[in-house]
Amino acid sequence: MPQQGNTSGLAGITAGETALSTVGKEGLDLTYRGYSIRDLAEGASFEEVVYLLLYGILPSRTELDRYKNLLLSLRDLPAALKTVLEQLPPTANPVDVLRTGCSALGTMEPEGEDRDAHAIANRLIASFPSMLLYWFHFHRSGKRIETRAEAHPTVADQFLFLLRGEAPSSLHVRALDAALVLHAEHEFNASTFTCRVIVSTLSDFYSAITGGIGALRGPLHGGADEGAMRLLERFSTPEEAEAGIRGMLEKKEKIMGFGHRVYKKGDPRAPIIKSLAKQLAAEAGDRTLFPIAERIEEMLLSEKGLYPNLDFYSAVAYHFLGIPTFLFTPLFVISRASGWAAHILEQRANNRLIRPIATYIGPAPRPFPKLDER
Ligand SMILES: CC(=O)SCCNC(=O)CCNC(=O)[C@H](O)C(C)(C)COP(=O)(O)OP(=O)(O)OC[C@H]1O[C@@H](n2cnc3c(N)ncnc32)[C@H](O)[C@@H]1OP(=O)(O)O
Ligand SMILES: O=C([O-])CC(=O)C(=O)O
Repeated sequence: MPQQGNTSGLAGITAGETALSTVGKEGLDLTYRGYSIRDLAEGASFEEVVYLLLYGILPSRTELDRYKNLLLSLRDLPAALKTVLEQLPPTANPVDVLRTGCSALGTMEPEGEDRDAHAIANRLIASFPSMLLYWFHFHRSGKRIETRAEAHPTVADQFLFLLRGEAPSSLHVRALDAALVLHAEHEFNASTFTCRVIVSTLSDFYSAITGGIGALRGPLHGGADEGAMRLLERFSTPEEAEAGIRGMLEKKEKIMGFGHRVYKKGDPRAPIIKSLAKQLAAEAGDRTLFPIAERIEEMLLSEKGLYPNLDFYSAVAYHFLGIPTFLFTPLFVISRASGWAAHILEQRANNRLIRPIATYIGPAPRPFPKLDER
């Protein structure tokens, strides 16, 4: 099919096939393996979604229980990895901590005949929260936390428990669980495409995920949730926000958490995360942050025709879950690791080296001057 329009940044270019999700396909909205994101966010746990992505089917109750137990058994970190985490600076960006943790684990538990891609995917999904919060507490208080948290069987529950050191409410676990579902998979976004490019060279699983983390970190992609929070915190009333955003738009500054490469009429995940954020704000008795966020949303739509993407109200939801802003993007890593893993498996199942070509815009051929002649 001919591809039209401005294709810089590969916009609108079909770069391969996937059976994992539909993003912005007319009449299809966002689905993971055919299931609507609304149904999954409402009715499925993150673990069910990970199973769906990695194994291709929704688990039965018995399969799900077995899978949750498997993930639980993979939460502990090797001693050598704890040492690595302890050696990282307390000032490190926590996304870099996960990137380094992933790469380091790849040297300790490399991919090979006795450790296949599914095993590594499960290991990383189970141990990313452990790595992050082990590093966090060690550098905050010198405490070497136990990461297994047996009494907290899901990733959402374990994450909130390890962060706070006390059992989270069921509303909080459910909200984080749904947020993880919403962040799990999104077709050929920049970080997923990075993973696919890396494994297309027949490189290993850890290298692909490490690269994916690097791509997700940027503020135009997964890092936008932290940018959105820092923006929201600058204002104390909706009126102040309106004036501030107007000024930013006049200066042609980007508003983090708005716009999307594919969804030009709204991100289908945004209303779902917005409704969770609203519930959490109400529970916290908030009368400030949520109204500020809504005013910014109204303004961006009327002034620029821009809609919030997943990151904008994720920031609000995470804030009311008591998650520090610098842990927002690491949470995205924890969830998206499932989508990356599924794409790595899919790429490998029908691999061809990904290697596009460029339009050359450099100088015409010219004589080469020797060093002394320059
Ligand atoms: C989970 C995710 O990764 S979702 C994305 C998270 N990223 C963000 O929220 C960062 C802010 N948003 C953006 O930078 C962009 O909307 C992107 C990177 C997401 C998409 O970029 P593109 O598809 O290249 O959009 P593009 O740059 O063509 O935008 C079209 C116009 O809208 C403007 N625009 C797009 N997003 C924004 C924004 N957030 N704030 C202000 N203006 C914006 C652009 O400046 C451009 O204006 P112009 O035509 O006057 O130059
Ligand atoms: O698809 C994209 O370009 C970015 C995005 O929303 C995601 O990765 O969830």
